[in-house]
Amino acid sequence: MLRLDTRYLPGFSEALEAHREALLRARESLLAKRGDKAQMLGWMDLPEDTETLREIRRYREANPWVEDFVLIGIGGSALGPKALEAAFNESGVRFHYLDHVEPEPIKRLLRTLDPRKTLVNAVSKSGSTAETLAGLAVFLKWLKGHLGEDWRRHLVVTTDPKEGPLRAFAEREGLKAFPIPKEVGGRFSVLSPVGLLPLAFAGADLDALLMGARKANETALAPLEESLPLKTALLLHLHRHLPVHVFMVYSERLSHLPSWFVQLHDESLGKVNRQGQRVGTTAVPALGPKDQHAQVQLFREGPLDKLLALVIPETPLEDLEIPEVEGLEAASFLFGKSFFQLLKAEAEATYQALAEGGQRVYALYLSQVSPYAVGWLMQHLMWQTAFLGELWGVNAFDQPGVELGKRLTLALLRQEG
Ligand SMILES: O=P(O)(O)OC[C@H]1O[C@H](O)[C@H](O)[C@@H](O)[C@@H]1O
Repeated sequence: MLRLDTRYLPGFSEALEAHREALLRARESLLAKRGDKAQMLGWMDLPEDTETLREIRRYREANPWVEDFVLIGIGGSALGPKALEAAFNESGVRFHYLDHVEPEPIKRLLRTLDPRKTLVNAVSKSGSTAETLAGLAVFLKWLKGHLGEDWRRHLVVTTDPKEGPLRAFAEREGLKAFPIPKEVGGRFSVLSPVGLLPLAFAGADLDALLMGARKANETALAPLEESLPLKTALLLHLHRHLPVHVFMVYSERLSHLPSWFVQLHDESLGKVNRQGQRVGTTAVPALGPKDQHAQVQLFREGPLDKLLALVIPETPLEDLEIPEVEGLEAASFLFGKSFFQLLKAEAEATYQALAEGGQRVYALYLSQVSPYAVGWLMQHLMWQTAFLGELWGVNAFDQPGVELGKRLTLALLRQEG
């Protein structure tokens, strides 16, 4: 269950009414593009794709020997799986992410892994990302060196169904390869094999995850009053003059979720719009309660240039009591209370303190940090982003601004010979 709370933003219901037409128009124009594959709206249909899920499960069952799972991918090819696996790993399979190009940690990882128990998953929508191909090359050499002909069983690819260098390589070598549908972009791909394959190895409840995402689809299409993503899109739209959007999550298990959201929000919406203006707000990741001891001072008394979203779980899956300690009477207010009570009290207190400090803040309550609720939340945020793309007059599904950096990197490498 996902619930929006706007208690500190009076006048929101009136604003919703005042923007009714604009919001419904934004939704209509988004949905009108749905049939056209080039519009990259395939993420809307991923929660319904039970066929791919079955194939992933078969593959997982055929490979019970995996103890270490190395995901080589970056950006949208790593952030989603990382966020969900960290929260819902039930299997004990150890996950390692090669979403960087720093040599020392790569060498350290290679020293610790047993190739016979390691599955490498190279993930890239384009199949041509430099960081990913560099990592793949190193792991390929390592697998071949240790396993000889058996290396193929230890490498699985997730990429475009037809195009790109990684697809061509998988075909040439006869590797197992899962498709990322053409009409699904990287930062919207967490519910494709990009996320589902690693999560199957993590033993996460994929049915519940997809069921939650289907619920988000339902609310996206619901009448305005019940359309959670239209409502949160409006909150961001109303505050678009504030340059910073803090996304603060009160869950250690979801500690990687803010980074996933940052890419989704910033890369989708930070653009030159159809009128030639630069638009977008800067998403800042934050984690409660850790950031109460790092960023909240600024949030509370620094510039009033932010819209803050707090994601707060309402119930724990399991709780833990804080036992009494003799001689530590200073902490007696904690004794007999539970960790979840403490977490909840801190979240609620911060919510109130930020509002009283004059910041614009709302909460998204998650019934529980469960695959169902988090699947709902992530798909909800994708809808929110897509609606904002319509409201701000940008294509939320491209990223022209990252191309120049890639070209310059290649030019530098070529110069160095
Ligand atoms: O999945 P890939 O094609 O390897 O792309 C990985 C990432 O790199 C690109 O530079 C894009 O800016 C990101 O949107 C993308 O998620």
